Amino acid sequence: MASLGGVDTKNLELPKVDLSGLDITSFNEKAWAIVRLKIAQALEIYGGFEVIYNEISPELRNELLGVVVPELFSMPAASKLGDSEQLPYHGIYFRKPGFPFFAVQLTDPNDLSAIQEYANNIWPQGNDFFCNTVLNYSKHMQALMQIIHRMILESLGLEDHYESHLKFANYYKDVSDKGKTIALPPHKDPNYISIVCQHNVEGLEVENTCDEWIKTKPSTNSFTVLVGEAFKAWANGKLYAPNHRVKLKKDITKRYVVVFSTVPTLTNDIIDAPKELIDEQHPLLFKPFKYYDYIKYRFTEGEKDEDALKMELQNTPMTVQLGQGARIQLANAVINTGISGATIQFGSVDFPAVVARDVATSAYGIDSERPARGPHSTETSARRAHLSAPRATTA
Ligand SMILES: O=C(O)CCC(=O)C(=O)O
Ligand SMILES: [Fe+2]
Repeated sequence: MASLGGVDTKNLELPKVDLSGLDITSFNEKAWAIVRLKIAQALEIYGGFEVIYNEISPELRNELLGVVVPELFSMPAASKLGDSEQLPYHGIYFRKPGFPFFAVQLTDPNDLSAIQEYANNIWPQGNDFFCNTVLNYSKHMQALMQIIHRMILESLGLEDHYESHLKFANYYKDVSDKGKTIALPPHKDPNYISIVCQHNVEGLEVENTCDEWIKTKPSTNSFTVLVGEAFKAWANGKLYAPNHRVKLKKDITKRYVVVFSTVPTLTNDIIDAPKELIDEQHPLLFKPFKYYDYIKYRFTEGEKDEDALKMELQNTPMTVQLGQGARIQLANAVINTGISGATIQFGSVDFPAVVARDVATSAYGIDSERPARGPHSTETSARRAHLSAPRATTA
């Protein structure tokens, strides 16, 4: 099944999980355990799944994505709002280089007064239909999200960690660039979980662990659930955060999407894996980091990085056995040895190192003793590592 470089796959589908009839109080029921297992299996290979959730009616979906959101984007005031510079992904409105879409974000979609305040910026006379539709949709999404979060935590054996600092966000996207087939380049979401609601126009594709691109085929009662990088880091790598992209047919000129996501609260945003998930076999993979620092990093230099989260790679001890004249390329480091010395290059920074002249296999220990720094710090490119060069030995 494995393939190189990401293969378009016509027949594969994301696993479907039906949550109708379940709510957050059903966790003792047999049906709950069956669904939980399905979700765990789906996450392992796809990092996501298609969820069927009948609580959100096709009518409500149409009111939101067929009426309210297009109207929102048609309002000149909408594009004048917000400041994405302040906190990326948090501006009310943002446009992002390389990502050809407009987005409007509502960070308190479950709070009527916050929605009203937001609406008043766009419609000074108010807009009850907008407010009620957004609130109605968000309340259902929140209920769905809570079930999904709880099930995932249970699968990790961590139901006690049911997050109290989760925050919900909604954002609406307008992909209107004519003729662009890749409407959204491959990326991983930064947050815990995203639930993507497409409407009439499909296009979202998800890359599974075998590098196959799966086209999503949502119906009027289903949504695409995706694990994001924050959840993956928090789960010490036990969850897979999939790459995904949006590809549109040539003649598509309008596509609206709403993404409901869970993110850490602004005041409690440290992503720190729980100790239950760390042991000798599973050492800590990511140093604790501040989510919003990571977000800022992603919006700046980190987006150039294929996998921004790897910048947070923990100090997993690494030993490299080198012979003379060896050149080993690691994910982030290149080690070149010569007869009398070596350079070890991390990003754009070079470290000189001494090479054991007569030892065919000398060991380079790479470890990091300094405290974690924010992923956006300039030191990141030097990978916060102390390189202990081997002592020269005598012949
Ligand atoms: O437009 C979509 O279907 C997906 C949106 C998405 O992946 C994102 O906004 O991060
Ligand atoms: Fe995404």
